Amino acid sequence: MHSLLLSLENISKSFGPVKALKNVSLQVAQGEVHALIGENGAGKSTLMKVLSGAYTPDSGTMHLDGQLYAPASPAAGRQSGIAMIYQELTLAPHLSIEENIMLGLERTSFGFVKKQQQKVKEALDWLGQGHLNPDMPVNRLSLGKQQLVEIARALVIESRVVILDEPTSSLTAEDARALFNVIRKLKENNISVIYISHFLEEVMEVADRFTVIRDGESITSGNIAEVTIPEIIRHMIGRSVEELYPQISHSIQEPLLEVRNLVTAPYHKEITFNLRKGEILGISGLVGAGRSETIRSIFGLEKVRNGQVKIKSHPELNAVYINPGKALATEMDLLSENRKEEGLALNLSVATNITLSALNKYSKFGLLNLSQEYETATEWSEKLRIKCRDPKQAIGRLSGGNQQKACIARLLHHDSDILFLDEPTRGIDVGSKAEIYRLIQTLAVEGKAIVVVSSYLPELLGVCDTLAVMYRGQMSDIKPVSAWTEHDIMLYATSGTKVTA
Ligand SMILES: Nc1ncnc2c1ncn2[C@@H]1O[C@H](COP(=O)(O)OP(=O)(O)OP(=O)(O)O)[C@@H](O)[C@H]1O
Repeated sequence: MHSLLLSLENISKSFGPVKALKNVSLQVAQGEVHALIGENGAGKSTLMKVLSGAYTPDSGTMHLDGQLYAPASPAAGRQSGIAMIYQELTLAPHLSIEENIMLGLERTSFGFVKKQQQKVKEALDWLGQGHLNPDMPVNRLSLGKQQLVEIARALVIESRVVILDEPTSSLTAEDARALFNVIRKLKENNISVIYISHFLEEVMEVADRFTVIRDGESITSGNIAEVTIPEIIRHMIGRSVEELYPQISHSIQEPLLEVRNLVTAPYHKEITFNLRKGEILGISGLVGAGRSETIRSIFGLEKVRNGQVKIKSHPELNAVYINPGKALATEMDLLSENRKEEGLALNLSVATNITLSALNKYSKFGLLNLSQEYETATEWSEKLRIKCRDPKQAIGRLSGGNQQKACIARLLHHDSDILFLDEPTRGIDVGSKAEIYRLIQTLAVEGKAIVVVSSYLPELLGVCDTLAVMYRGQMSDIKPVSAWTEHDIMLYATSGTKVTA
């Protein structure tokens, strides 16, 4: 290990009765990429909030370069050289690249402004983004580029530690590659990176060392080169995951949903396919290929230019356009990829969030049976291992991955026949992923029809029966998963070209 730069010793932090961190220690060397690994709710974000100055620990100490480090605020943390880059980026969308990079730094004189422009330019050049116009508003940039703007901001203030919290979960493969190159450059310049990710393959590629935390305690640390993914999983969840992609045999039967010549808003391509009872259909493709738009249009959430959607159980609804209320009533359900804005009522309890779309199950004469609602929520929390103190707790207090699990619980509880799952395992740890894959298989056994949209190809190949790939609004033929190779999928996803046998 290079020389020690940062040391967190015996950090504890509680939120009321929840002990989020119990004597956690973490050592980070100068210029290393240190992966912080743990299940949903293990305490990773809380630890990083302590490090960045957003939370004050209840006990424990931190040292930065041998000096006691006790930031009173995130601004103090940044000033000491700790830059936190959250998964949900914190840029001001309408401000320019330059304004965002310099945000919080005082402009005092004209000379300073000149110097500032110079610094912004240097940082962008360094990140290989010299071609970007600093006056462009950041909301015109892709998510990957916006992340680089956040890193540029960290460079300008000469950060020594950059914390990346699940940086690739919404990035295209290309943007993720660019990010890895930047991480390598940061290392070469002796800047340390703390890297949080549930994608263990990525961790193996990018990190030098790792620390695993479980239930708020540090479990082990070591060199990445000396550990395997199954070993990391065992440390994370205290047991091995026997099968990441459990297979439960199920039969595919008659179509439940027929989509004919569907044309969605930004594209002029017609999509036609059947979704059958007991089928798990995966939709692959790059970000922006129209995957989410397609399933959202079928569900009635996006504008449809043309086409027909027929639901077998409701032949009267032979409609071009259905609204989501009708979609719910007609036995379709959608898990949005955007859980904060579309999936959850953050101030309401976990129990209410889970039962929200099926409240009629708990009401009689207009009154809700709360104890029954609570019981059901407890069952689902256990089934999906949702880590919460109590189902009455506000869902906004749960860790990101646990919020996502609650969204899935709601969908399963609503018990529709046709399910659209958009990025169902984003932000979810490996152990829970395996549970969700098992549940998807069980749904197919029960005769549901399921569409899974995902950017994580191994999960589509591991879970689905059939697969289609999208390219610029156009959908490939649907083929059994076994008939696709990764090469064919990428070829179609990047060029819309079919492989000829
Ligand atoms: N502000 C808060 N109030 C109450 N409890 C909280 C708060 N923030 C975090 N917690 C709890 O602390 C524990 C650790 O949460 P944390 O967000 O640190 O987990 P995580 O490891 O980052 O999880 P994920 O991988 O899902 O992002 C969880 O039980 C969570 O519910």
